[in-house]
Amino acid sequence: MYDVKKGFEVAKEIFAQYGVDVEGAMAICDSIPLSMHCWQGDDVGGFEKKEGGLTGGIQATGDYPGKARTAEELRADMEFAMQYIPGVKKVNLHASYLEADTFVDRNEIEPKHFEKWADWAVEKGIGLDFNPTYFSHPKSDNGTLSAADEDVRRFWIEHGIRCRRVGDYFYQRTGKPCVINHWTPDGDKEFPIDTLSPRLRMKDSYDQIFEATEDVQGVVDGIESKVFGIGAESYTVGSHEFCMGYVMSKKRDHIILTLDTGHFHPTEVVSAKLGAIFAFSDSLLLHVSRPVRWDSDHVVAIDDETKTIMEELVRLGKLQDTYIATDFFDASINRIAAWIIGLRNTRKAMLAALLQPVDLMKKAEADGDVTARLAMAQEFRASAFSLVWDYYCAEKNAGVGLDWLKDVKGYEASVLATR
Ligand SMILES: C[C@H](O)[C@H](O)[C@@H](O)C(=O)CO
Ligand SMILES: [Mn+2]
Repeated sequence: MYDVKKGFEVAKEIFAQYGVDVEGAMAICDSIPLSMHCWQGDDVGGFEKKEGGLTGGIQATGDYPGKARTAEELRADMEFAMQYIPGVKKVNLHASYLEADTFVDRNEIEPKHFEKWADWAVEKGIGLDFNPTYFSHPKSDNGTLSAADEDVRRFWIEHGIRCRRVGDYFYQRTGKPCVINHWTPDGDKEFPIDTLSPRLRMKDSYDQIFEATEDVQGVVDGIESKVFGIGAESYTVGSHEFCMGYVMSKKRDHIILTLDTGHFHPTEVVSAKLGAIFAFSDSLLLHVSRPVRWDSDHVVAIDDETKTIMEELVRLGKLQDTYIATDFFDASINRIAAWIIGLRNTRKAMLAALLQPVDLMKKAEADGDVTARLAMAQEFRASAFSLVWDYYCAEKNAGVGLDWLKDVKGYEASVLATR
């Protein structure tokens, strides 16, 4: 192990030349909650007592051994991973991760089915986020909130209503706001003749969900768009235009847009959308993922787009107004390592962005010095941020560099291999 403190002192000197407050950047970075998605731990399986695989046009590929089979195992795995993820964390649950002795259908879920999750979160001092599960169900094959069949649509509206009540329960139990992400897979393999009616039905469904739960407190609702899903390539009811239109037309503080980095055309980037969204909205839910040619939900990388998103949020002064959640599911590698790599990368990109002299860059721009603007932006793409990152991880006891890897291998041999 190298002298982490010495490296940190050198980095501080480097950043001081540009007036960057390194300690301040670390403190901000540490305070921003990252919502850790539970579904990486079991390939989006969930714990409902029912048969049937993953549907909705998403896929977890790979069959790496050791996935969590019960909620207890999942909590243990998440706890293990969390040790190596510095900073404030929340846990993001799907409705399908309920705990009950018998099968509970989606239109019957209640807070009591999530009591053990809430007990655990309270014990750990973390907040809980939530997601209605509008997929992997026989009634989701021909649409959910946009279904033409009124009984089916009613079923899913009831699910949405019940999920907001679970969100209220999480808020009451943890004292921290619950961010609910509403994503529906509704779409068509071919081009429909009538592209409007399903959208009007979905709009009405969301209205009904929110109207029936006006009394709910401490819940923020993200509406997540998508460009396409597998098997629904030609038409998506909840497209970007639909979701953005819905959110903007509602003008309700708790209804915000969710931008998932995997949900756009391959040449479109979320980082380029942020400034425009914040011109009309005070807040946003971000799903950080890594699309490889499609919404493949690879583990978040410390790549250009992740870094650019964080830079943009810092430069806009909107980091604190953005709810940041991870969303990927890779079944081809150790699932705990997937969490650690993905969430560490998300946090690391955030720290790198916070360690930039934004005021100097803004001044160069305001002065019309576009040469200095480019020079500075490029210089800080590859700064000494990793020395600060190592120190931050050491301070938080989260493992420096690859320290965590041998521990994960140990957990794999002693725990995962027995499953
Ligand atoms: C499992 C999640 O609900 C899902 O990943 C959703 O957020 C999404 O992004 C679907 O593509
Ligand atoms: Mn998502």
